Parts: sequence; C-alpha cells; structure tokens
Amino acid sequence: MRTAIASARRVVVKAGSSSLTTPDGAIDAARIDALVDALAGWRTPDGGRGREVVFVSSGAIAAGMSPLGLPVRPRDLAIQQAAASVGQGLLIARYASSFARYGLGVGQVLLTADDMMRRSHHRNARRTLEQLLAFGVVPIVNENDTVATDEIRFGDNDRLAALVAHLVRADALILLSDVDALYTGDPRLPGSRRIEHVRGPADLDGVRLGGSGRVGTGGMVTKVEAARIAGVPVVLTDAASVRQALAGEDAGTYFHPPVTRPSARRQWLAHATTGQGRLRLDPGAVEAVVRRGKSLLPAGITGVEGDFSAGDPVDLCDEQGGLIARGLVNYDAGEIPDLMGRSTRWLARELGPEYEREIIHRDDLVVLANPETPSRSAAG
Ligand SMILES: Nc1ncnc2c1ncn2[C@@H]1O[C@H](COP(=O)(O)OP(=O)(O)O)[C@@H](O)[C@H]1O
Ligand SMILES: N[C@@H](CCC(=O)OP(=O)(O)O)C(=O)O
Repeated sequence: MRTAIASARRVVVKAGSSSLTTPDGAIDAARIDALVDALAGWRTPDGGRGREVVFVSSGAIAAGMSPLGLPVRPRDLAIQQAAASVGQGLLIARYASSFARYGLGVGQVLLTADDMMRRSHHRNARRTLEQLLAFGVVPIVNENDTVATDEIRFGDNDRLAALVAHLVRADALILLSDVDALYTGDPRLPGSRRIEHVRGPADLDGVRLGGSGRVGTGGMVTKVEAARIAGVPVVLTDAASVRQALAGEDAGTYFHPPVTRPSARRQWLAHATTGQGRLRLDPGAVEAVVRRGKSLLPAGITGVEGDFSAGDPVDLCDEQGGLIARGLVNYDAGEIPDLMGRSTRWLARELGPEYEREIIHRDDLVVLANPETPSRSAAG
C-alpha cells in the first residue's frame, strides 16, 4: 500500500490526449465518463466533502481534429491553435455534463507558461483554483493553446501538471497515459518490463524513454521530468487504473517524493521561471552559493549577460558556463558591470548605502546543480 497516496486529501490528476480522444481526433465520451466516475467516486467516498481533485486535461487539439476535418495531428501552430479552440469547448462541455451526473460543477482554467512565471498571474491562478475548490467545483486545467507561441509553450501538459501540483500544494500527482506504467523501453517492443518504483535517478539508468503516440506530444521524457520536479508522490499509469492508483494500490509506476519538500517559492523559482539573463560566478562565489547557502555578492561576479530588470529571475553559471542556480536579482543588468568584483564595503562607501545590498539574497536563490556532477549548460 502506498500510504502517501492513500491518505492524500488533494490530488492533481493529469490525463493525456491519448486517454481522452480517439485516434482519429474526436472526444472519446465513454472513456471520459469512466474517468469522471473514478474521480467523482474518489472525491466523495461517503457523499461527504474533504477530498479535492484538480484535473489537468489535454486533448483540446486532438478533439478539434475531426470537427475540422483534419486527418492527422496538425504541425502548423495556427492550425493547432484553431483545433484547440474548437476542441477545448467540446471537451469542457463533455466534462460539464459528465460531472453533472454526480452533482458536481466544473471550472475551466487555461494557463500559459508565462502565467506560471509571473508572480502576480501565479498568485491569481492560485486564488482562483482555491476558490473553485472551496465551492466544491472541479477545476479543469489546460494550457491556453490559442495564445501560446512555439518558443514559450509547454506543448505537452506533463510539466504544467507538476507546476499545478506546486501551485495548489497538492499531496500527490497522478499522470494518466495510454500505457499502464513506465517500462524499461518502448512497451510495444518485446522484452520491455514494467518499472514499479522510481526512488531516484539511478532507477532510470538504462531506461529508454521514447516519443509519443499518435495524438499525444511529450512521450515518456516529459512525464519522467514532471515526476522529477513534482516534489510529491507521483503515479504514472493509464486511465483504466486510476481507481487503484488513487487508492494507493500497486498500479503503474510509483515515483517516490524527495525526503523534504522544497518551499513553494523555491519550487516556483526552479521550475516555473526561466532566467532572463545570466551572471557568471568565480569559484569562490559558486562555493558560497552552492555549498554554504550564502547570498550572492558583487565581489564574486565576473560577467553579466542579458537585459533584465531588478526583480527578474536570472541564471547563475560557473566559469565553464554550467548552470548552477537561479535567483531573483536586486539590480538591473546595466548596473551590474560597475559593481562586479567590488566588495560591498567599498560599494557602500563610494556609491552610497543602498549599494550594500546583495546582488541576490539567499532567500531568493535556488541551487539547480551540484558542481560535483557535470552541470547543464544554461545556454541551451
Ligand atoms: N519507456 C517507456 N515506457 C512507457 N511508454 C513509453 C516508453 N517509451 C515510449 N513510450 C510511449 O509513450 C507514449 C505515451 O506518451 P504520449 O503519447 O505523449 O502520451 P499522453 O498523450 O498520454 O501524454 C506511449 O504510447 C508509449 O508507447
Ligand atoms: N494543450 C494541448 C496538450 C497537447 C498534448 O498532446 O498533450 P499530452 O497529450 O499531454 O502529451 C491540448 O490540449 O491539445
């Protein structure tokens, strides 16, 4: 028994396009009803309140294919957006009538990656979701496909689901796909075995994470990444197993949570933001920030790139350009060259006491890489 899941009071459940639509691009009403049966049943086991579900639903583009006469999933962004516009309305209408069978209302919440990054939008989204839950309504979240451009899109909803789990401080995340678990390789190939538990990156050594099916987008790579960043227990399985998954039974693949859950602010900084510029640090500053949890001072900075403003998230890199941390910067990009390499005492004496402040305060910093392991390049 997975007790952390069985005792969860608030869960985020994400279903991929392949679980909600037919391969030719139409809503699969029977499967949606079956999924809603399971979610409504879990939510009100004894007709009472107290368990809450936030449902992240993909499938807008896929559901718009057949009505628009599109034989295959479109690649062109404008056609995808038109399909999403048609399909999203149909999906929500279907959820509304399906949940109505249980006397439950639904609320549509469409979000972009930019909404997750901007603190004020993020706060508003959280308030709305909390209010919907307080009304006993089931929020149904999707990416706002009609305004998302290729560069900033989530594309798949796996990462969005993990960010929504952060946003509502969910107890668990359930990812539903058209495969019942993560396998050691593409499950369509002979010899692939189900992985029951993932406790850390070592459990994924040698696992081949393939691409998506006919109507989905991210494949397994984005699901494993979502499980890595969720910060809570995650189950990856198929829609037919959602009841067992929510009951904490042995279904699909169970991703164990980290020993300590990061603060909401650090989760937001690490996973919902992108650096608006880069600061290069000397080895002493890397050591202070990564190992000693110190604030970043001007003395340890050797380079600055980008056109950011005070308050923006910026990436911190080591001398090789490897990404080591991200933080909310206290100065505009244009101010930093005059401060770099200087002690705070010198800056306060020469420029005034307001220049004594850190470049990034340690409460606004999150470490992203351990310098003992090769760091990812921040440029990519
Ligand atoms: N190692 C693996 N384990 C499980 N499934 C895999 C693996 N590698 C590739 N896949 C494929 O990933 C697909 C699911 O991804 P995707 O189509 O994006 O789903 P969804 O629409 O549910 O988000 C499955 O159909 C499966 O064939
Ligand atoms: N927002 C998009 C999600 C696209 C998609 O295919 O996602 P997924 O099925 O989760 O891999 C939609 O609703 O069509």
